[in-house]
Amino acid sequence: MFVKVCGLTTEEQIDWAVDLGYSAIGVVGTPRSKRHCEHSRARVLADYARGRITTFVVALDMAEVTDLVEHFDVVQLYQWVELPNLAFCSSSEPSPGQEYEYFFYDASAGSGNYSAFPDWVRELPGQVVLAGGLNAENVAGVIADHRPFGVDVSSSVESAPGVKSYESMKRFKQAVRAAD
Ligand SMILES: O=C(O)c1ccccc1NCC(=O)[C@H](O)[C@H](O)COP(=O)(O)O
Repeated sequence: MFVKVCGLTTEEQIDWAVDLGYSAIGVVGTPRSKRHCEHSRARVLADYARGRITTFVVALDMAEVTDLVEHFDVVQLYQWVELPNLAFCSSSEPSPGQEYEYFFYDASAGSGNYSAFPDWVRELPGQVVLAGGLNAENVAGVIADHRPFGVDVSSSVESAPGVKSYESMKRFKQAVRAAD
């Protein structure tokens, strides 16, 4: 199963994600986030991770990360734009014609708040990833109920915004593996 860990801010955290077998990492480029990464630093992290793990740059809209798009594998936005490598995030059903590489059902945007996932996510085409308040305790139930392509986590695997915990990342990854 695809497993992304989001809001990384250091090379060490990238090494942890690779070692623990995560599929992808996210670097948050929007200045509206408490995990905001300066863009010069985001480019360094993208270079560091390239070829080892899939990289996502995360923002609320495209204008916030135009300068970063070419440095990352996937662009994760809470706005639909026509882009071949778009991860489209929403808590509403996408309209026909809104194409994406990934669809993230995400009502959280890094808040750590969990709310039940709607039934319609099971019917969506393509690579559907569930996000929002997932942790090592609830992720198995979510996977069993919705059988998504993947899951994404941030708040529950950190000790402070942008400060990831190796032990928590490990527990989350193990919980996903056990459920998959
Ligand atoms: O992480 C942020 O601060 C953030 C801010 C604005 C837009 C998106 C953001 N994060 C996106 C993610 O992919 C998170 O991993 C996802 O929302 C789940 O977060 P959490 O509920 O904290 O596990």
